[in-house]
Amino acid sequence: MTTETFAAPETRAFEADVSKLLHMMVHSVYSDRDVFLRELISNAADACEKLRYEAISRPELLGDDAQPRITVTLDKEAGTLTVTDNGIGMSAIDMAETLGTIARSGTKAFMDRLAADKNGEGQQLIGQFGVGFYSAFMVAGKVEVVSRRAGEDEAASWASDGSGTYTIAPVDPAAAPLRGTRVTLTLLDEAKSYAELYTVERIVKAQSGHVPVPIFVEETGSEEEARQLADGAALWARSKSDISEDEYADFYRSVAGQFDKPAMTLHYRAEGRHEYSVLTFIPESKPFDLFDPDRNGRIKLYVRRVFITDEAEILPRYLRFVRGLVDSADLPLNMSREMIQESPVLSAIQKGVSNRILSELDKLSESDADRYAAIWDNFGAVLKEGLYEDYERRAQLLGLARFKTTASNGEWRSLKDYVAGLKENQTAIFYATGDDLDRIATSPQLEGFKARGIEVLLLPDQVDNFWTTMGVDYEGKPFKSVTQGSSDLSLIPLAEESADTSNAAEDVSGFIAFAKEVLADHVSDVRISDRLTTSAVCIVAPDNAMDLQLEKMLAAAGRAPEREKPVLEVNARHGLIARLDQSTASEDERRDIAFLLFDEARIAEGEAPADPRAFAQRLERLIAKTLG
Ligand SMILES: Nc1ncnc2c1ncn2[C@@H]1O[C@H](COP(=O)(O)OP(=O)(O)OP(=O)(O)O)[C@@H](O)[C@H]1O
Repeated sequence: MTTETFAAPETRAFEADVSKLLHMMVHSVYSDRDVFLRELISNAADACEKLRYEAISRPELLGDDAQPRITVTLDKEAGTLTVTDNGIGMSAIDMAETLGTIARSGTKAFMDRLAADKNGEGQQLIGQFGVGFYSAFMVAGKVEVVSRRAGEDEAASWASDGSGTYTIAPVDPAAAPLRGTRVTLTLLDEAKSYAELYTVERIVKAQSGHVPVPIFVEETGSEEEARQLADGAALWARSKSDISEDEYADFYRSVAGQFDKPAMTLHYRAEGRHEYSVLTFIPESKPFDLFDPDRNGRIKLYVRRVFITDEAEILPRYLRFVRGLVDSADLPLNMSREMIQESPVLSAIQKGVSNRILSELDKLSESDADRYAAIWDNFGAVLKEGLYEDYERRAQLLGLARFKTTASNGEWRSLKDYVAGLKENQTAIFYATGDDLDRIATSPQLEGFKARGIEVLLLPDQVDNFWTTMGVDYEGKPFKSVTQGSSDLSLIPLAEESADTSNAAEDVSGFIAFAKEVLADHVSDVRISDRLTTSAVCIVAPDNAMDLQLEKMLAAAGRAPEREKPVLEVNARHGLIARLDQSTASEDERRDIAFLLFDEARIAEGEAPADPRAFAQRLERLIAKTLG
């Protein structure tokens, strides 16, 4: 970096990531390039809101121009579209820091998705990653930004044709806005329609009608006065009955930066000890960075219509997919953001809004199961994080939870449904975890449960490995993994008695004793299983040990100490095992068979054989013997 004063024009190269992004923007063909205008207007509105906030402690910043305002100016002859705001503005250094870099993490992921974009979801992604400003290059060959920061005399410009470099220069203050920013796009030939009044009117009304700053449009050279397209009134302050579904949807899009519709809208005013308005939305589709560790909630906090921050963490992390805002009537405006975070008023708001969202979800699950199921499809895995993070609301969250089960035919089932179908003598809620629903559904450990008609929850999300181990119960019934400990199924009769099991244990006791001896280094026990009906063997975790899936996950993350030796369970009714005891196989052959059965159980569990080379040799010996 040569200087930081920008006393003379200075040309710099974009950061590599910006260049890549710009290249993609310019060369991708978007069906809907209109989004650029929404992005520029949203930046202008943010700048006005930032000023409003700073002016609380420094009212002189407003001068005699206190009304925030965004103006879109069209010049058909020059082929330009200009967005001007009287917000906070940028200094030359601000410009160098923000317009030439990409600040947000996750941008790389964004670009990979954009590069691979086959379904036109690119438009939905823009705006989720702070790439908003650069979308101007989808319609402009040149972008010029002239700005003056509130309270400063100097003004500066930033200009680029989007092809690798940008130039920052001082500008004559007389040629700059008195305060705020003017962004001028020189439209590409094929984008000249964006200088047409009716096009811009249509787009602004559709996309930005509920931005909290008034928006005007004017034509250069026209006699007519600037026309107001949006009044900047706070939608959330209006009465619910006056707001149409479309208005809510437009507002949602502008507050959430998404292109879908809300799947659930919650708008209410809390009165009593604390007064605040809430307008929140649950999106219809799942943002792709939902599981990004940096991703936080994005509920905006206003105090009497003044935007304060979107980092107040109003909702717990497991509600981070909810978008919208809270406007408090009680918080003092002149409190710093840090102090707001500590304020008991904010804690009351946090509690109130979180409880209300969960109770609304509960109501929706009763009144419209399909719509609720769609929300659970998208966000269930996130909501389940609350089962271990939020002890106080655990019971409520368990009520909201939905599961695929061995009895649900791919549909969602609630725990209430599950408990209603408990078998006689069934004392636990059984579950199986894993990373793939289909594989869990076919795991051998489920066979005995299926044969007894016992429903098992199939849990494919990572988070399931955690909440299930926290001593959670539902209506007094503990959760129990089908791959852990003894299964205690013998008290529950088989749905269809398929084999005589009266003296099965005796039939295989010889093999069990033998396998215990030869597999002593690998297993903690070998025993007869009541989990299995068709498979010969399976492995399970010993009683009181960590569940197999959780252990596997922690081991993969390098966080587990030594893994516990599993228990090998054998199916006494499986013809093969019974025959083993009577066979004339040699000691060495029986040894091979014991190891092969153990490895078979591991493979069914999605693991590699204990010793892959030895496994291959044993298998070859067996094949050679069979072939003679
Ligand atoms: N009209 C403006 N007035 C003041 N600052 C602006 C203006 N337009 C852009 N900026 C600055 O440039 C930054 C980058 O803008 P950009 O649209 O790329 O991302 P963003 O607004 O931070 O993120 P997002 O698009 O997700 O809201 C903004 O954060 C802001 O600091």
